[in-house]
Amino acid sequence: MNKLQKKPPNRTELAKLIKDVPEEYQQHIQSMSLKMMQHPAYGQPYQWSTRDFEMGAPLGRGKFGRVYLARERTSNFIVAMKVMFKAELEKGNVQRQVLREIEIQTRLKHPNILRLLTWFHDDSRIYLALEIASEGELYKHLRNSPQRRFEEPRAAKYTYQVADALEYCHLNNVIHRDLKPENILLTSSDDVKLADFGWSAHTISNKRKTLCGTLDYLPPEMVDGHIYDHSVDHWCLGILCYEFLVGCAPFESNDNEKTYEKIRRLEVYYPSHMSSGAKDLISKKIAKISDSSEGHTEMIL
Ligand SMILES: Nc1ncnc2c1ncn2[C@@H]1O[C@H](COP(=O)(O)OP(=O)(O)OP(=O)(O)O)[C@@H](O)[C@H]1O
Repeated sequence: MNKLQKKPPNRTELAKLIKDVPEEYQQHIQSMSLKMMQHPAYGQPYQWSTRDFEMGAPLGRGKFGRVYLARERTSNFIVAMKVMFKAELEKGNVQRQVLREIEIQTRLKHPNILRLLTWFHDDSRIYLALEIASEGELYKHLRNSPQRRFEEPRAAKYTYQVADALEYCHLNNVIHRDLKPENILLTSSDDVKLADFGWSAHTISNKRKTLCGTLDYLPPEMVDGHIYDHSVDHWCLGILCYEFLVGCAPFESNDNEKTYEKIRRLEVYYPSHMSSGAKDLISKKIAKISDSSEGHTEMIL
């Protein structure tokens, strides 16, 4: 029997799904939704495999993954398929990181967090079917902007969306720990999607002590090896907002020692073009974590 005839579509559910879709797209979305609802995977366990997808053009590559445009054959739904070789993951000793990324990203459902729609593997590869963010890395857009920075309304919109995504993560006991423009993707509707949860962590005790993240984005508590909690993401949000508005991170320097020193001394230069509102927000975020979250900096490794 044709698998499309297996289940009758639920018309009420379908009407609900398309109710906010602009009129010009309604027919297209309705026909795609119908196909999705009739798919054997809809609402029940299903073993996805490469047979379900037609692979297309490459979208980019990272240290361990190559990402391709892919089309789900039954519904025509487009995804970004990240393909990783198991042998490469083993060689790089990052299997745990990938598993953490899969586990955490499957659970998180927020409009500004990149959805991991499904994943599967074969003998040699792991496949992650990710929501598509067709404008790619936010970093690229920042670098291509005049003076390599965003105008304040644009910076404010992105900062707000990232803050909303982080609040959701924290409410779900997840710390991202590696926030930077390279780990944020942009959609065709100019909305940001927080990605790359490889360094993120579940916070059971609410206090972590692993040194991770990018040097320019390290808060003083991590530089000094103190225990920290989700306030590390607040710090990084301040650095991110600064980079959006200035074009570089506040503690950037050619020499790692100098960067560490600037971070310890909280030496931030605010250019004159920055509004007082932005300065106020950033200075509240780039503050000693001990000032904003009681007592965590007292615990030394
Ligand atoms: N969901 C997506 N939609 C569109 N493009 C994507 C998507 N995910 C990744 N890409 C593109 O593929 C590139 C590689 O992504 P990938 O997640 O493998 O690596 P990364 O996390 O950026 O790098 P690294 O492995 O070094 O951390 C990205 O820089 C981006 O341009």
